[in-house]
Amino acid sequence: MSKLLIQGPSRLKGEIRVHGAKNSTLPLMAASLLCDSTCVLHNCPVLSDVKTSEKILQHLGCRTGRSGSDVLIDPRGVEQSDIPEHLMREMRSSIVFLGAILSRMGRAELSFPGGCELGPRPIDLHLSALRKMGVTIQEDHGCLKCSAPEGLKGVQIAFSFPSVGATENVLLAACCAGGTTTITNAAREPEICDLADFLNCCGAKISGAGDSTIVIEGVKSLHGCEHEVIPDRIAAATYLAATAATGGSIILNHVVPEHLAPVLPLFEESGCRFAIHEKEIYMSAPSRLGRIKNVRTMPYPGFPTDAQAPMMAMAAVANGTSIFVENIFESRYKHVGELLRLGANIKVEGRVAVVEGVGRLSGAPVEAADLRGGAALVVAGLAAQGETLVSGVRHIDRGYECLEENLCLLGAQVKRLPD
Ligand SMILES: CC(=O)N[C@H]1[C@@H](OP(=O)(O)OP(=O)(O)OC[C@H]2O[C@@H](n3ccc(=O)[nH]c3=O)[C@H](O)[C@@H]2O)O[C@H](CO)[C@@H](O)[C@@H]1O
Ligand SMILES: C=C(OP(=O)(O)O)C(=O)O
Repeated sequence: MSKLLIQGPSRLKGEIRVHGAKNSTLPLMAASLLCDSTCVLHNCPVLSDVKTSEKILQHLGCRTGRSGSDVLIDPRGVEQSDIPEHLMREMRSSIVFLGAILSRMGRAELSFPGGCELGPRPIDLHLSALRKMGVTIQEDHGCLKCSAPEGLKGVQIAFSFPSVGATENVLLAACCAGGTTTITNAAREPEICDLADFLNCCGAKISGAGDSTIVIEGVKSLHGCEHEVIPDRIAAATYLAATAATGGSIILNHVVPEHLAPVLPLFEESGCRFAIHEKEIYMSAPSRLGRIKNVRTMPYPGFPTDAQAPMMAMAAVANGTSIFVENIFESRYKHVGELLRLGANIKVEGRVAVVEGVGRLSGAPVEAADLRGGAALVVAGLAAQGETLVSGVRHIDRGYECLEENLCLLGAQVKRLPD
């Protein structure tokens, strides 16, 4: 297992291009299964999860190819309807293939998905919505045998929580279903809009994506298209947090500033200054950050849970007390114990973390237990005095393309140590 060796502290300074969004690319790859001709996705990041999605598509019978950041998917040869368990376990997004496979094949066989361990991550909302659409699902020791012998039918779906993955699964299942599907309390994340934009470009009839009510009129078939994946707002927020924690300045290229609207005010609150021009954000941080009073994770357009851990690493070196409340996942504070090893002062009680900023962190060996928690350890290591050795890097590699190269471009001293 490779490790990241960080020699801190650094003051990050420079310019980077933000890669395409992992959480858009994966459902878009699943969506290509619905098409009867080739799809080209531009701006796909090189990440282990994207590789896993390619393996799933190939297993199902697609031809896939990559050239730079373009991924080409030819779904014409699809003849399988199952996903092997080891691929299901690799990532959470493997579950959004369910809606797409059912739509294409009328049946699907897979198991419960993996992904970051953030407390219980049930898929009850996905399954009950699909059952309502006419799918018979047999659950047996974590295996799911699904079939829709009469085809999928458009229905009214009211989610009790705006689940991102369940909204994506219903979008995928509903595009070519018989009749109209209406989702209320749908997730509103930018990645949902990206998926709907792609599907509409392929001939689907989806309206309302980005609002709580989405209406999908079933169509007979979809054709392939070319589509550019939106920039990764969580990677962008992570680079901003690393820059702020080190008192640096950064230009982020190729971002959608609007997607970062829930996080930018917190950087401003801590004393960072911004200049925003079209797809570019310039931020400069003070040499000592001020505290962020409250960070409450919420569904979009609230503060994203995926940015909570990197932001906490930044708050750990701010002047004053910051309070975090994690409302989306039950157990998303696994980074806290590791931040304590670096000298942070953080107390957790249930869903609340109280972060007393300290003047300086100091380097230590730490272990990433999940993707964003791992990114938080990198942020903290950049601000810490001395050597920080981060293990569990495979979690981080699920979500950040060329992380150490980008950080080195910004002036950090980060090295990947091979196995
Ligand atoms: C690959 C991907 O896009 N992952 C993102 C997606 O995950 P994911 O799609 O898994 O997140 P959801 O929005 O579905 O989950 C949010 C909450 O709803 C609960 N829930 C969800 C589904 C369900 O059937 N039953 C249920 O109870 C979950 O346990 C969790 O507490 O959105 C999360 C919330 O923004 C992000 O942190 C993840 O990075
Ligand atoms: C939690 C995440 O990913 P996943 O849902 O794939 O575990 C994430 O991207 O932060």
